[in-house]
Amino acid sequence: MLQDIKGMVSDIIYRNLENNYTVFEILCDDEVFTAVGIVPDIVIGEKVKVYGEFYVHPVYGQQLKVSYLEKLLPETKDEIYLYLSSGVIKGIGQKTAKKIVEMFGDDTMRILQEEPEKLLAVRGMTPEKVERIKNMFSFQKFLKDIMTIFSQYGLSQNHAMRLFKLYGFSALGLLYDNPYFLLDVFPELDFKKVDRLAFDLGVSPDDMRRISAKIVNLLNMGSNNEGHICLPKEKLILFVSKALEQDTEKVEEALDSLIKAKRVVIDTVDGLEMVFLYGFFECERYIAEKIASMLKEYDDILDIDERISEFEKKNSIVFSQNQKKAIKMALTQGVSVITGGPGTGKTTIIKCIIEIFEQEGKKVFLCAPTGRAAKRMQQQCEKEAKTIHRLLEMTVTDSQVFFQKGPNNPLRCDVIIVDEMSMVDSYIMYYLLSATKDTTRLVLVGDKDQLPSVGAGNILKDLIRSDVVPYVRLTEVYRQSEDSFIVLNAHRINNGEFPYLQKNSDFYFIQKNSPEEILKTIVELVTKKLPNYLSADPLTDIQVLCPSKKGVVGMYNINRVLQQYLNPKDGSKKEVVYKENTFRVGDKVMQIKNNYSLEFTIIEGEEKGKVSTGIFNGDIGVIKDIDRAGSAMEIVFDDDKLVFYDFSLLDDLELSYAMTVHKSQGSEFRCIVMPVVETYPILMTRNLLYTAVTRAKELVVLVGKKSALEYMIANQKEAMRYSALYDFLKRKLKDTQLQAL
Ligand SMILES: Nc1ncnc2c1ncn2[C@@H]1O[C@H](COP(=O)(O)OP(=O)(O)OP(=O)(O)O)[C@@H](O)[C@H]1O
Repeated sequence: MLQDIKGMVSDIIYRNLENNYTVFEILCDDEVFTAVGIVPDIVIGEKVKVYGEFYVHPVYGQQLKVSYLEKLLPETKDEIYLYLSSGVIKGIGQKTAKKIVEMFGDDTMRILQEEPEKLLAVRGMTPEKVERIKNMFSFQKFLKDIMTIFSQYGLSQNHAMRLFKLYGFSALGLLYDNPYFLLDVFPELDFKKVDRLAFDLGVSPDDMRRISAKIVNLLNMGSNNEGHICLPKEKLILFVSKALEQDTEKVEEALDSLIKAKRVVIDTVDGLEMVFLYGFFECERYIAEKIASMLKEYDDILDIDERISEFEKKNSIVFSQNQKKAIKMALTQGVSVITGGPGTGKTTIIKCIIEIFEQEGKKVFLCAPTGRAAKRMQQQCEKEAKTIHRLLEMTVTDSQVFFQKGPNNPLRCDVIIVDEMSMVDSYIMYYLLSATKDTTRLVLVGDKDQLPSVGAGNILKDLIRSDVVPYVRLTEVYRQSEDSFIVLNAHRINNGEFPYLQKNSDFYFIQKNSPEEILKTIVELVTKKLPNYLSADPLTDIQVLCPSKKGVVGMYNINRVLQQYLNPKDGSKKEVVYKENTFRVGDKVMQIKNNYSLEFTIIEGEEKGKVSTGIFNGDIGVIKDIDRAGSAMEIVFDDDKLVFYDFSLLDDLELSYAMTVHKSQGSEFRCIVMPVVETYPILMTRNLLYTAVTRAKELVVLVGKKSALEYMIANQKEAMRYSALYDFLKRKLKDTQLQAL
């Protein structure tokens, strides 16, 4: 239940200067309350009114979770003195505060707000200090005014403060002028909330700004939630027209104005008119152009066949014709794509390519889209591999990401090999290419049948589909021991065939019908049977993968239950409750959002002691300690990165005894266990199942209904992703051919 409390800030226990998350105490009628939340700058001694909800924290007891804090001005002489001497105004200490109160008495507050110039009569006051006083009151008034508006529409104080940081006092004017500008600044805001605010401010339903904002909002949502680069014009117009109850002509008019303002672009993709946000259009157009400019044949490496033979002899293998074709292609083409399922020889081919390039004295860089994929590539190729972000020397200033490497400071190498290309999105591909010289060879390796990238775009599939970039598809499977079914079954699933399910093999299925039975079986497997059977650590070696997040066998519930078994509550283990999650020392956790500025220290290996930044979506860690006073926990990510993880970031952290299949992309585990039940059809797809089983190195255990498994294998429907790269590439090739005529 929401409550409000009026009182004085009596202590500030913690404040995160980056995001204003604050833990503080409020004195109210001789009682002290602990309050937490994202609030404006406060100082001890200030009078405040806080709105929020009480909850009982298992360690810290009762706390008020603040959703809105209003600063109250002091009223009595004593209060004014306390307020002024608290340091709230820089440059005014106890002495000056006393002199001010003595001079103006009960009229002090009015003088401060309305006639601050009169303060110059006080000894020690300067015009600069008077200016500061004016600014502080203006800010408080601004915050009060904007929060009066924001709180009515369910918009947060955090957004209000961020708005002030960006636009200062002009924010309110901008808001009155066009409330929809809020969506430009914070695309994550709910359109409906801003729309209601706009309506109350008198914006008419057919206002062009409203219709334009909805168009941009839909394009943003399409890319954030479903990975679309663009949306079909006709569908978009109909949707907006229906959602806002406006004529389609009006929507077209708004679209035209957005085009004129260079906020959106319309282009034809595969014969269909598509609407793009300008940034995404530029990304895909640039990728197509850059790739086209890199597409050339090189003949500088001689005796390729002999070199390949040498590698074969040294490694006691014989490459298939197709594999040789892939190697030759990578050595001679400016851009090439190698795709194939598990065990088809992608890594072996990469090794051969590196060896031959390096024999020629060429500098080769290896990279992959995630930390874990880069680590794996480095281990397998025995050569340094970096994440693409790190290769591009990412830096973060004021929460803005910059890449040191770019067109003016390109990557100085002859060859770049990118692994796990299926996870590369349009945005990062754009930056990688903009830092790549036209004369650098690019070898892109991945499995096109895996789930697509989390970010917008369909890069790997589009490159293949365009038929413009040379590519080889590896189909023959080599990693296949007599008694292993994992790779064999992965390929069977990918071909739409039912997997071989044999008892005592490394791929088995346990039939259970109800979600409750499935959950019980998974718990038994993960906590008892599999650790014994595999001599495995349930935390690091066994991973539960879930198609969905919700439900009895969804990721959230399995995590809660497995935590009770694998890391139960125990008086000696520190823990912190955050929303529905309890995080406890010893828990396995996952970062679920890229945080480019999060600092870590390497605690193992050659780079021990090195400090760097960036913990990414999908990185797994273990909680090592929880520091209540510091409102932070120590987490070791990827076995070697120690992070002091502030409580204010906990929205970005999840338990990871179970994770979604989407989040498991690019990782491998000794054993995976997956519930197979009826859920949303979009999550019961062949490529989701294929992605899940290809994560396992030693054992796959599927628990659930055969009918659900059959459904998944038959369901080839992949979530539709609108992108343009393949079409842009085809067009680029046509243009080049025409020019050559
Ligand atoms: N032509 C070949 N003849 C014999 N063995 C091969 C051949 N090509 C690859 N292999 C072997 O097959 C196994 C799988 O190859 P590799 O690891 O290169 O495949 P991959 O496509 O990278 O697999 P994954 O994607 O699962 O990592 C390796 O043990 C490798 O030595």
